[in-house]
Amino acid sequence: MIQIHKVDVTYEDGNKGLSNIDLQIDKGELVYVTGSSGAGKSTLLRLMYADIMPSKGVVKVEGQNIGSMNHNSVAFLRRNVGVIFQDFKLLEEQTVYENLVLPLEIFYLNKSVIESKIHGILKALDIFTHRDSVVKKLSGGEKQRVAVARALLNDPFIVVADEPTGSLDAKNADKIMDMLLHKTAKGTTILIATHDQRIIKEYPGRVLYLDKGRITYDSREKAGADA
Ligand SMILES: Nc1ncnc2c1ncn2[C@@H]1O[C@H](COP(=O)(O)OP(=O)(O)OP(=O)(O)O)[C@@H](O)[C@H]1O
Repeated sequence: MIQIHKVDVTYEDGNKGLSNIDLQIDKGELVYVTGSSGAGKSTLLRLMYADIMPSKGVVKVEGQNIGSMNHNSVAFLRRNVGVIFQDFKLLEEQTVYENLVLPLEIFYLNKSVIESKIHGILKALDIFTHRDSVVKKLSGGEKQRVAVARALLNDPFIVVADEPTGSLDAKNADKIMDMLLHKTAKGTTILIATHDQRIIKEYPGRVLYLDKGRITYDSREKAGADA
């Protein structure tokens, strides 16, 4: 569960990233974060893996207050939150396999477990034929699928994704959404910052609309009000 109480994020230069956010996200929820450019979507996502800290208020992830975490707790949190970055953040000079194996090796998993996890996810995302390709030679859509594979490999309890379908055609976007939905069914919480109205329509979830750092619409509250 994610609990955000009266949170402001103010960047060092005085820019306001988020203002007075109150939000609770339950285990297994699929949440879309929408809003225009600069509305605060990425800022909200970055809070989830303690990449930035609230300037005011409290953010709790699985009961842990990110503002008072020590180094070990932050490291533990980051191992359990899968992040799909807008610009992928892959190691461009390394192969797909190398990009995927590196984060798994730190868990000291047995080699056959690692191989089977990588094999499974590359097949599911239809990029197995690129297993030994150097990342810089892949298309934008292929890189995006590698980024998704890397984020999901460790079975994280939260996945945050910044525009995960941005470079993909509908068929590949669907492949990723099917995989993410499969994860929510197993209790993984998923937050997706997106402008992609098609996936919001086809894969219903909770929708948050941000404007100038504030939540101006939450479909869950609306559903409550309608009831
Ligand atoms: N590192 C930073 N330093 C200063 N200001 C920042 C920083 N990152 C974001 N901001 C500011 O915080 C506000 C929210 O930015 P954020 O990147 O969260 O928006 P966004 O909704 O994700 O935008 P986009 O759709 O363009 O990615 C903007 O006014 C932005 O200029």
